[in-house]
Amino acid sequence: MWDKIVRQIGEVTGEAFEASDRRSVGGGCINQGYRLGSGDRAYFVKLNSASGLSMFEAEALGLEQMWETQTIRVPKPICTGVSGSSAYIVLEWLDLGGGGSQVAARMGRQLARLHRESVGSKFGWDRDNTIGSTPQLNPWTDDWAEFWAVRRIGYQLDLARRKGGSFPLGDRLVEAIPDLLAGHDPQPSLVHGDLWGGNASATADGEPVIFDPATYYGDREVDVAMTELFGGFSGAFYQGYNEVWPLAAGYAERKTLYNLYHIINHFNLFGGGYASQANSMMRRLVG
Ligand SMILES: Nc1ncnc2c1ncn2[C@@H]1O[C@H](COP(=O)(O)OP(=O)(O)OP(=O)(O)O)[C@@H](O)[C@H]1O
Repeated sequence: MWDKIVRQIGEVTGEAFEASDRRSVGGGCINQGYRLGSGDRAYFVKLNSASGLSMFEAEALGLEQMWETQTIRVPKPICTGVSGSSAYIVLEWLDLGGGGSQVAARMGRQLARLHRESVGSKFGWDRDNTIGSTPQLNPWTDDWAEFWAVRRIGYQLDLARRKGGSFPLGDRLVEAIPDLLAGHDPQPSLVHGDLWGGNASATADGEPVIFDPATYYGDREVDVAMTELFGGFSGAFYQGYNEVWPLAAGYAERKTLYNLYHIINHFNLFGGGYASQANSMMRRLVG
């Protein structure tokens, strides 16, 4: 299996590669991670079962599109494929682990630049992808409220009910989304889509890095809202963001509607208490 991956790295980089060192690296819960190294060259490889190929292809496309904006550092995708019974994605290796408030402020400014400099004309994306391991549907849509109601909250709610969750205010909430977003007219920005603290770091020399995205064109506020959901981002991050592109009035109210998506998804992935958290968010929004 590794022979094919190593060969493909050589082919796509145009520089023959022989991995003299392969180390398993911990971290993610969905895939197995490895560092493949040789001299001063190194790559980060994630493996999953062969059926995970399209997930890796979507991750590579998202990283490529973010990379092309040259606004915020993401690992450059090298290649994806299937070898033996495993799907793989190869990314440039980054020595992660830096941090501090100056890095946070830079990350905020750079994320705002990603959002501002990628503005497109429709919501959605070139393909469907996944959020965690849940499908995330991205058909191109003109209307943001419709996209959020149908493709995000409505879709997750259907899945959650099929898994036995009870959400008494669910239908009322989905119907209320156009009202909750009335007067808000966001531009479609390329968003990371899964920006919790575990998907943001910095290189050892202090360059902010975001990775493991669930990319699409959406309201930029979805990324900012998610940074607040599980913590890990300091005040300097938000200051930096607002220096470059201040958040619009009403963000604090929309934040709950945007983070509800991730909480219902957490119910779908992990079950348990996330249903009651989703229900209390729904009561705040339409109760
Ligand atoms: N390009 C990279 N170079 C070196 N280390 C990386 C790189 N990308 C990610 N990492 C490290 O590996 C860990 C796992 O990466 P990542 O989140 O992409 O994996 P995953 O299996 O998709 O994760 P999850 O289960 O959270 O979806 C990260 O927390 C990070 O510390």
